[in-house]
Amino acid sequence: MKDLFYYIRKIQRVAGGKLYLNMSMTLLISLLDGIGMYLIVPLLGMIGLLQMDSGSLPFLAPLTGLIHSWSLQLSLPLVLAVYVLILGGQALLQRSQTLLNARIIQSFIRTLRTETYEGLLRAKWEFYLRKRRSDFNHVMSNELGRVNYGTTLFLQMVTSLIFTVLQIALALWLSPALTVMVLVSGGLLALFARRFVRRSKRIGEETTELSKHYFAGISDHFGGIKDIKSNRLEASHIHWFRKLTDQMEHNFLEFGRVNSMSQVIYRLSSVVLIAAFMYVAIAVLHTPPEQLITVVLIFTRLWPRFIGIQSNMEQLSSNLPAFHDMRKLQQEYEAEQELISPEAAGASKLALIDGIGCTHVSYRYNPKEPQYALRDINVHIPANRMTAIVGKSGAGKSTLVDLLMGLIHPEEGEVRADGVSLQRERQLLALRGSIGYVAQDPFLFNESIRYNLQLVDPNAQDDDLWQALEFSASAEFVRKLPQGLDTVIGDRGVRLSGGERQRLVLARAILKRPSILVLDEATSALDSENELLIQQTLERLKGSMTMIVIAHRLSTIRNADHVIVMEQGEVIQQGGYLQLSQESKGSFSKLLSYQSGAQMQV
Ligand SMILES: Nc1ncnc2c1ncn2[C@@H]1O[C@H](COP(=O)(O)OP(=O)(O)OP(=O)(O)O)[C@@H](O)[C@H]1O
Repeated sequence: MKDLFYYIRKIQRVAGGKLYLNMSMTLLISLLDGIGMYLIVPLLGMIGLLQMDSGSLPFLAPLTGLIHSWSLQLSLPLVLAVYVLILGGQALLQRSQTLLNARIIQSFIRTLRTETYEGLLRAKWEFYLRKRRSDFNHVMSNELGRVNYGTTLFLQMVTSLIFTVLQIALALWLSPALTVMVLVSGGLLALFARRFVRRSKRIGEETTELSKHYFAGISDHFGGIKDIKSNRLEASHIHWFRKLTDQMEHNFLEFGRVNSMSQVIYRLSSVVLIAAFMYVAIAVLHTPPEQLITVVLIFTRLWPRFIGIQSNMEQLSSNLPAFHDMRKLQQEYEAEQELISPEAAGASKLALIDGIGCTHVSYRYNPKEPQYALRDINVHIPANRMTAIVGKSGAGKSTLVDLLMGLIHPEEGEVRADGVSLQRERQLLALRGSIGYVAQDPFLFNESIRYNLQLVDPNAQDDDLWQALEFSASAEFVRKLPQGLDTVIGDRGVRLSGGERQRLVLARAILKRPSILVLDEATSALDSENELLIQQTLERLKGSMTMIVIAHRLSTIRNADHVIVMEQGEVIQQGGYLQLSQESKGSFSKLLSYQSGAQMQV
């Protein structure tokens, strides 16, 4: 419940006075509804359906007296006009209230959406290492909708409760004995119906789990669709999907069963109650008919509200787990925000002068487990030189680069850029702003090539774009595309080959004019001819920026000034390319000979 109140306070902050205006409007609408209904009694009296002496009805006594003194030709249209005025006004008010309500809800959901998105984007990289990406999709779409719905339900319930209290007060005034009788029955029924509320909450928890699986599953399956198709795994995935959707259907129907059961109990008891109520009113209390009709009218309006409140409570309970899930995610990313101080936010780019250094750096992905991804690393990446990091798969190359970029922070030791620790937020931001990064699986948006390049420099002109494309050996293939720079490249760039994607991302990195260029396996998808072109590009860039290159293919780093060789999380060799290749017993020369041997066999 405390998660629910957190979001109620939030909607209060977002909507301000509008929220109370909205609730007052709802109350007024309900009140007008009540008055309209109350007017039916003198109407019935007028047409002779009731032999009325309205003296027993509050407010109506003087009114009916007045009406009786007029002729029917005058009083009937008058009362009907008042009736139309009240209910017509109510309808107009209802429309304004619906619009205001939609505005409040929409601004609430927009605030929630933006806050969550921004909070997620500003969370540290380490947060992403621990979380499933599909959980973000799930919270941002499914759970956000449930939170929105739940909040609206809660507000409806509050208004409904206020109105119910008002009607109860009116009914108490008209007939205390009958009202108490109905209230006691309603109270007993609500006590009995608590089990339905609890059951709804349990079903809601299941709904959350199932929809989480659903989101995770579909994002995994469509992400790995090529694997599924090539290995003919469709049948097993379809089986998994059918089973899950079957459980989801069952879960949904289960909620329907609980909800409809409580509704039917309320409805049946209302019938029994009305019968008992009529009996007591007529046979025991001898209630006057006009009073009886008003009270019956009020209760036939009131009882559905009891049913509505009960149903709202069940629906709200089934949505409570979404509130919990959303709040939990928010608390997690709030605790792991980075780059927050305004002073750091204004940090300018870093023109690296000396270089980036690690001293006695150790790192574990999970500090609770004994395995270190990096252990006691001491390296220096000299500024404006090309440094290559090599080693077998799993040696710790990417982890080291993530540390050098300040994406993760060492458990022990320190990383410094130009002698200033990356623990200092301003330095970290400045460094991050100066990096051009090209990953092994480069990320491209399903937009035009121009859009993808201009992401790093929105003011870049066509000439700048072509220059960057030339530099990355991509100009030729872009020129051949049907719309050149305006060609839309497909989801994550799937309409391009792996090598073309890598070269485009390299062009984007160069366009940023970074002082540090990081290539993490960025040439893995290139053929020898294109690899040579990239090699030449890197050669041209040498001296103008600091380059850190991870490469399995050692031919890519032939021109490196400095080579770091890693094995099982440790640096086992470092020095110049030539120097290391000549140390015949060293690991680097072994790596070289493996690769040249493999190439000769090919
Ligand atoms: N997100 C992660 N969570 C837990 N362990 C991880 C994670 N990423 C990497 N590791 C572990 O850290 C170690 C170093 O991994 P890293 O990716 O840095 O190696 P690498 O040399 O870059 O490998 P490759 O050449 O295959 O990319 C490996 O044992 C790996 O299993």
